[in-house]
Amino acid sequence: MRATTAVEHIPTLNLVTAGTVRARQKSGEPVVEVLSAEKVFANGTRGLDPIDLTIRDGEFVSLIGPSGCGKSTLLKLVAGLSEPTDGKLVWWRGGFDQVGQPGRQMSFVFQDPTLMPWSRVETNVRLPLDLAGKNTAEANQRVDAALNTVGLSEYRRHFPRQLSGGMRMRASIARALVTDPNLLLMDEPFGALDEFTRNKLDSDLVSLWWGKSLTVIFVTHSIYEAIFLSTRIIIMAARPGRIFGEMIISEPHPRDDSFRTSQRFAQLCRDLSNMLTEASLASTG
Ligand SMILES: Nc1ncnc2c1ncn2[C@@H]1O[C@H](COP(=O)(O)OP(=O)(O)OP(=O)(O)O)[C@@H](O)[C@H]1O
Repeated sequence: MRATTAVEHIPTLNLVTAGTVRARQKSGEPVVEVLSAEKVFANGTRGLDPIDLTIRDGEFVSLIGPSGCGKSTLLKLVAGLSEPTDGKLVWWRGGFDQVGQPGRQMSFVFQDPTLMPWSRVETNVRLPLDLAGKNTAEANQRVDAALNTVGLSEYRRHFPRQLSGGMRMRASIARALVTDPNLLLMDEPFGALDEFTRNKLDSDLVSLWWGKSLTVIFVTHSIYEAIFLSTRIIIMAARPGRIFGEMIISEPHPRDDSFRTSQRFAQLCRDLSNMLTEASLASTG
């Protein structure tokens, strides 16, 4: 039997319509502190020069920079998937054991949705809860809520092959949300999607962040995406990977399509583009 692919249908995140859901208070407390952390790989490659960076509660921080500047390496340090060669990281003012404590959940969304092809959407979304041994009643409620948030409730019995690329990414986001994270790490999650779908998911993500009191660290190559989403953009340079500069995007939230077409947006894109050109020159010089 041929699988149905729902390419035309792009559901909407059900979480926030401007003005209907109030954002929880964001404390501005440090969530992650990167303290002179550097990374030298086993083969001698210097992935990151010492990095100092504090991410505060409620921020949406994007990492952008030329290929090889260490964006993913930095994100992996924050995720605890890799350890710094020198320096250290602090999570919620403590060690990595703080992660997973109440109010201190962390989730990761990769560029590839990495869904299990043999399992239905709802089973994929439930996976982190199964691994954590959560009881079925609570797990069911959380899966329902996560699927509803990403607009996939009616596709819960579908297999990944029956979904469009954007919907697969929504399923991946639902799987990250099912543990009710406070810190969401995203490594170029929408890079493989067409521009229309990407814009839609960006709009939904910014609503999600705004409504759920999330702190987000987001890796991207897209100037437009970084400007649209972020409260702060970290610009990195390569060889070795390092922080080159930062830009604060103070445009108020929630942001919508009118921001994308505004003069202000165009100006911010030009400014970021100029900084990236400088970062690229510093990377090859
Ligand atoms: N496991 C590894 N072993 C050796 N070198 C590595 C390893 N992982 C990354 N590197 C190197 O560290 C540097 C930073 O890589 P990283 O993947 O973090 O960059 P990036 O900014 O995410 O790149 P891109 O934008 O192309 O995804 C690069 O020079 C890369 O080749």
